[in-house]
Amino acid sequence: MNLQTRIQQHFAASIETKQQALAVLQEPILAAATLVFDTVQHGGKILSCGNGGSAGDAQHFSSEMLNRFEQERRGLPAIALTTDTSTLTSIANDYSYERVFSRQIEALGRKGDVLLAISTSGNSTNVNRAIDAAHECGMQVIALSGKAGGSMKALLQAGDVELRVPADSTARIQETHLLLIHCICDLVDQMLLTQG
Ligand SMILES: O=C(CO)[C@@H](O)[C@H](O)[C@H](O)[C@H](O)COP(=O)(O)O
Ligand SMILES: [Zn+2]
Repeated sequence: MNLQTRIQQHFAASIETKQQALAVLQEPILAAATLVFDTVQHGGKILSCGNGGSAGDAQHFSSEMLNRFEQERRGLPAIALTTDTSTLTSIANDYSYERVFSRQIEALGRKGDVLLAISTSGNSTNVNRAIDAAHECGMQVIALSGKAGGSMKALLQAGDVELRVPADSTARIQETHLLLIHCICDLVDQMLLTQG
């Protein structure tokens, strides 16, 4: 296949995935942004986690909270659980890779905080254990997922928000996750400007 054609196909598929996501995710995006806004307004923080590209997304989100997105505003409390290699390697070494996020939540999570859990498949055990640990602490969860929702779907409880991208390609889901993250950051900025 002509390589130019492949480029065109990637763009077309990404645009189509985002259009399909818009058709089903407007309400949950608003719910997620409202949960983030209410959490920081009440003194809570957002913990975020994911593997691979989703680890990058978790950090992308926390940096836009801690520093800024597009508006001048105060920094907002957020911690990506993917960044401290000493902590990550010691938990993986002493316990298991499955506990790298949940053990941090046991130490840092408080009732009224929120976990942003990111997995395109919904089947990453360390992310799913983080969801269980968050619930144990009385935290609510915003789950960014895709495909059929994986085993993550069944772990979610009332009060959680599931943003499941209706696609099967990991790359297309990740590209849409970043758009969802930017929507949430923008809506939180708007809420802070009008109510904060
Ligand atoms: O970025 C990519 C693929 O685009 C990869 O690094 C990908 O994130 C990794 O394979 C992850 O381990 C996949 O995990 P998940 O999305 O199924 O939870
Ligand atoms: Zn990727």
